[in-house]
Order: sequence, then C-alpha cells, then structure tokens
Amino acid sequence: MGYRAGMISLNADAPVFVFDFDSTLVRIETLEALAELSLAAAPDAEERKAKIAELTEQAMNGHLGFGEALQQRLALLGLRREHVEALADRILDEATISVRRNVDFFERNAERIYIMSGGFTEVIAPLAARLGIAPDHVLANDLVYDADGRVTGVDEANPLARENGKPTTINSLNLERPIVMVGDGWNDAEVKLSGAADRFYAFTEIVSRPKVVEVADAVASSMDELLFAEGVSGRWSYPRNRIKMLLLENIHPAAVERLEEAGYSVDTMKGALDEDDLIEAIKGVHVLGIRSKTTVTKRVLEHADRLMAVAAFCIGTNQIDLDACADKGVAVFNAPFSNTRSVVELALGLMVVMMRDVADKSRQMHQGIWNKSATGSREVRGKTLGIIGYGAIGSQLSVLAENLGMRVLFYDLNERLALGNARRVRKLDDLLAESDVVTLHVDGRKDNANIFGRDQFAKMKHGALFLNLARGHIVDVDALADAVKSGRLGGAAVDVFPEEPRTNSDPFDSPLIGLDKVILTPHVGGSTEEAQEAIAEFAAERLLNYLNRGDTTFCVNLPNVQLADVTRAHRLLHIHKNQPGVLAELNRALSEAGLNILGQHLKTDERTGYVIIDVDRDYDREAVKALKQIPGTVKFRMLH
Ligand SMILES: NC(=O)c1ccc[n+]([C@@H]2O[C@H](COP(=O)([O-])OP(=O)(O)OC[C@H]3O[C@@H](n4cnc5c(N)ncnc54)[C@H](O)[C@@H]3O)[C@@H](O)[C@H]2O)c1
Ligand SMILES: O=C(O)CC[C@@H](O)C(=O)O
Repeated sequence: MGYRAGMISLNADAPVFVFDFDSTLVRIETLEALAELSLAAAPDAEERKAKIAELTEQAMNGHLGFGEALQQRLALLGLRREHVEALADRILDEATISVRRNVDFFERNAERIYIMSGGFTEVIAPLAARLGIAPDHVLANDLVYDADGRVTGVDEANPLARENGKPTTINSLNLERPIVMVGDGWNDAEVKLSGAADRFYAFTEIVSRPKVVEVADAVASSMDELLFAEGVSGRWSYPRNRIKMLLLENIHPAAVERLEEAGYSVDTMKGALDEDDLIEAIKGVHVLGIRSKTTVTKRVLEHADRLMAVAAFCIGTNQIDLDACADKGVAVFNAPFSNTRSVVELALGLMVVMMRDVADKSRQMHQGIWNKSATGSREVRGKTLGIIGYGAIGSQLSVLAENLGMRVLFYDLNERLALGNARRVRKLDDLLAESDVVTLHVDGRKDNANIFGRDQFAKMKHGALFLNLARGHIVDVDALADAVKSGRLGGAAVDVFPEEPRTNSDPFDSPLIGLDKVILTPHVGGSTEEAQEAIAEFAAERLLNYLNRGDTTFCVNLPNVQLADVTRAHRLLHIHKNQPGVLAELNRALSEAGLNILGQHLKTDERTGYVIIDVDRDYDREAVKALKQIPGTVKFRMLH
C-alpha cells in the first residue's frame, strides 16, 4: 500500500483530532465487509447483506439508534473469529486514499489523535499501528466470543455499544479542548451536537450523507481538505482535491486512476470540444488533458482563469497555441515516445498490405469475386523505402524496414544519425525519385502545411506507394486523390486528414473516399491498448511532477528544469517574461522578505524565464507575496 512520508506537525495549541474509522480512515463499512466473509456460503446471503447495509444506512443517517443497529446486524452475521482476523489482515489495503497520502500527519501527531468507532478493536488495530496511534487512543467495541470462536456479541460495558456512545466516550476521557471530530455518520455528528466536540467535519471522500453534511461545521472531502481547513502546516500548500482536471477525448483510465490516487479531482469526457464549448468548460479548470482533436487557441486561453498545465496525451502539440500558453505561464506536456512503436507497426503492415493489394482483394471477396492472381502483388523485400522525417517514428521504422530486407533512404531538415544501413539524402527530390514507398513522418508544425502536393507526387516513381500517418494538413489531399486516380501512384494509405471528426458520431468526408488502392484509417496509428496506457502513465507522471514539485522535464513550451521533491523547505516557483531586470528584482524582493535561500535554479528560453527557489520554512508569508508584483511576472506559486 503506497503510504507516503513527509513532514506535517501540529502546533502546541492545535486541537485534538478524533477520527471515525469506517468510511473515514478506511473505505469500507466493517460490518458489510465482515458479512462478505461470514455469509459467503449462506443460501440467504444476499438478503442478509442487504438487510445489514440497510441497518447501517439507517444508523448512519440517525434513523435508528446505533446500539440497536449493532445488535441486529451482529445477529444477521453468524460471525466467527477467523472472519474478523481475515478482515484485520487486509485492513491496511482498505485505507482511504487521502489517509495513505497523509500518513505522516498521523505519525507525527499521534499523541493528539484518537480513533473512535462503533466497529471492532481487532479490525482497527493494524491500521492504527501503521499510523503510529497507540492502542489506548483506539476507542472501539470489543467482540465477545464463545469457546468455539463464534461471536456472541460485544462487551456491553463499553459505552460505544450503546446509544450516544461516542459523546459519552469522549466526555469520559476529559480531553484538552478544542476537539475536532471527523466522520461520515450521524453518530459522529452527535459528538459535536452534544457539545463533546468543538468542531465537526463531515468526511465525504467515501460517502456523503446529506443529513450529516447539513449539521456539520464544514465538509472535508479528503484528509488534505481537512488539514488545509484546520491550518495544519502540511505537505501540500493547497488541498489537491480542489485542483480540477478535465480530461477530454477518451483518455485511458490509467491516467484518471493515477491522478485521482494523487488526490486531484478529475472529470472526463469522451469526445473533443469545439472552441466555444471548451471556453465554457475550461472555467475553473487547473489542468486540461486532450489528444489531437481539441484545439487550444488564444481565445480559449483568455477564458482559462485557473489553468496551470495542458497535457497532450499524444505526440502532436500542433493543436495547442504553445506561445500563448507560455505567455500565460501554462506548462504544456506531451508523451513523445509512448505510441511511436504502434505507428511504426501500422505503417509496416500497411506497406505489406498495399504491396499485395490486400485491401482490394478483400473487398472483392466480400462481393463474391475470387481473383487468384499474382499480378501486381509484390514483396517488400528489396524495395526502397523513402522516409520523410527521421524522428522518433521515422528512425524506428527505418530499423524494422531494413529487417524486412528493404533499402532505406531518409530526408530530414535536421542532422540525424542514420541507423543501420539507412542513407540520408540531402534533397527531397532524390528520395522521391528513388523510392518504391514514400512515407511521411514529419511533425505537425504550421510550416509543414501542404509540403506534399502535386509537385512532389509528380516526382515520385510511377506506381510507387504513399503513406501519411503524420498529420493531415501536411498533404494536399486533392492532389493525392488525383495522383491515385491517374495511376501515378500505385496506392496510398492515409491515417490523418485535414478535417477530422471530433467524435465517433460526427461524419467523415474526404476526396479519398471510395478510391480503389486507397486504404483509409481513422487516425489510429497510435491507438493501441499498449500505447494508450503507456501515454496515460507517462503524461500523468509529467503533470504530477510539475504540480507537486515544479519539475518541467519534457515540457514543450517552458524551460526544462528537473527538480527533486520538496523536503524540509518551501519552494517558490516564479515564471516570468524573459526581459531584462526581472532576476535582479526577484533577488531584491527575496532579500527584503528575509528569506534564507536553500537552493535556487534559473532557466530561460527566448520567451520565458523559470526560477525555482527553495527557502527555509521560517519566513514572512506576506512578504513573499511581493514576488507576484515584480514587473514581468507571469505566474507565481508556492509548494510545501
Ligand atoms: N497517426 C497517429 O496516430 C500518430 C501517432 C503518433 C504520432 N503521429 C505524428 O507522427 C509524426 C512524427 O512523429 P515523431 O514522434 O516521429 O516526431 P519527431 O518530432 O520525433 O520527428 C519529426 C522529424 O521530422 C523532421 N521534420 C520536420 N519537418 C520536416 C520537413 N518539412 N522536412 C523534413 N523533415 C522534417 C524533424 O526534424 C524531426 O526529425 C508527427 O506529426 C506526429 O504528430 C501520428
Ligand atoms: O490519439 C490521438 O488523438 C493522436 C495520436 C497521434 O496523432 C499523436 O500525435 O500522438
């Protein structure tokens, strides 16, 4: 279980915290979990479990006295010692996610923390031990067993077995005030309502009960939120669940899982949004996740009131106005490698399929035509492959194509290391004149619009094959359609188009539709299960590193700075326009604020400067705000 360490300490005048257990420190209700174990073989298991769940809800909402509900539920359970032990054995895995994230808070402040539950000491004990909470700070019911290990009830002398058990228990302890009660149920609310606690937080990470929320002093949807609200000097400068992420275009669930596990609030949508809808949706959003169909324009950014980062869960970032993002201090990330192998495999497959005319043969077969013939059907072995754009995809394709026995030529604007026996050509025309197959793998920068048109098709070998799995706007599709119709090209495979539908329910149109010798695929070069999962993990990690520690490694529009976690320091992150004087002003403000600087990094590009300063935690919080006022400041945030 991924528990984390850090530094969160309470001041001497801090409150005593009393935490409920079920649906607060753990995501389960103990009695329901025990029912799963004890009723596994019972013929009427479902009925009894439903009854137990109903009694739990009634008690938690205050419709049934807790003591009575406990007795009735125990009677339905048929519980034995081994069931209780089995649940205790796995209770660490049931800890609530935000509790795992804040285990250091419990460890460091165990003396001011109690766990109080109508559940059972034996089940709570392992988690309490993991959180550093001593047994005498665990207030819960003790089960009574008969000689055969059957549970016969609970220790009736314990007030927690009866109505108003929690307030009675707290009062009997004579704890220092103030006391903060945290829980999801009505019996937790009762502690405050009876005056036994000073503040009550309705804890809603697992379940939110309107009646409980209504009487609460505040709602804590996670431990982070609770610590923030209580002003506990903690690991996080801002509760993570208040940071809203919007992921569009059916991004793989692994990303959602990773980001939610880290404590952020994530909303998802299946399709892309057009500019107007995105303008509406982006308000209040801190992080936007997209793929290739969502365009992030300057106009969208003008309405992005909270945006800190955009993640392209793909390679291409041509759909994002990168400069406008930099000018707003919005960091943009992508996943430059994760789907490259998938594109390469599809390109190779399409080459073989086109060389053998498989698509047309398959279409004929579906029409009942048996056309067994070798005419026009060739091997790829020995043919010349011309790769335009020898980057992550082009260069991998080069290696695999050589392994199939192809001769490889490539053309790239930049110097690139030729892999294997591949040969770099200086002029595109030379590549076009020599290649049996020409494949495009250049990036989607604006300058690449229509770089491949009538002139280029005219310079290709007669009957050569053409592939575009890069970006739609790079190729003049009318010219491509004419080149196929005229027989100049022997075939084409196209995965990307100048106009692509935003969602699977929108229509698709292209001059290439219906042409023989043309294979069309709906921009799926990188759409494999492996690639999508790998992208999700890669991009989510980049976002977390940026949000949690300011690391901009792999950022495509801000200076890249690799940073370690913030420990024993507060981190100030200052993004500014790269203009004279900002750094001098920054240092002046830092010295005026009396900060003890533990570490400093500065990196600039032509547009932007990024300064990261780790400072001793003892400083004047107000003085630091002066950093925001420095002329040229684009964004300032703090992490601790
Ligand atoms: N079909 C899909 O699903 C899919 C999936 C992933 C990537 N892509 C696209 O594939 C393309 C290649 O991706 P990559 O990761 O290999 O990119 P990359 O940035 O690693 O490589 C691109 C290469 O093209 C070169 N280049 C750029 N413009 C050029 C030009 N006009 N002439 C010659 N060379 C030029 C660059 O110097 C670079 O070496 C991108 O457009 C990307 O968006 C498509
Ligand atoms: O998944 C997508 O929408 C785009 C895939 C591909 O074009 C990329 O840029 O990685």
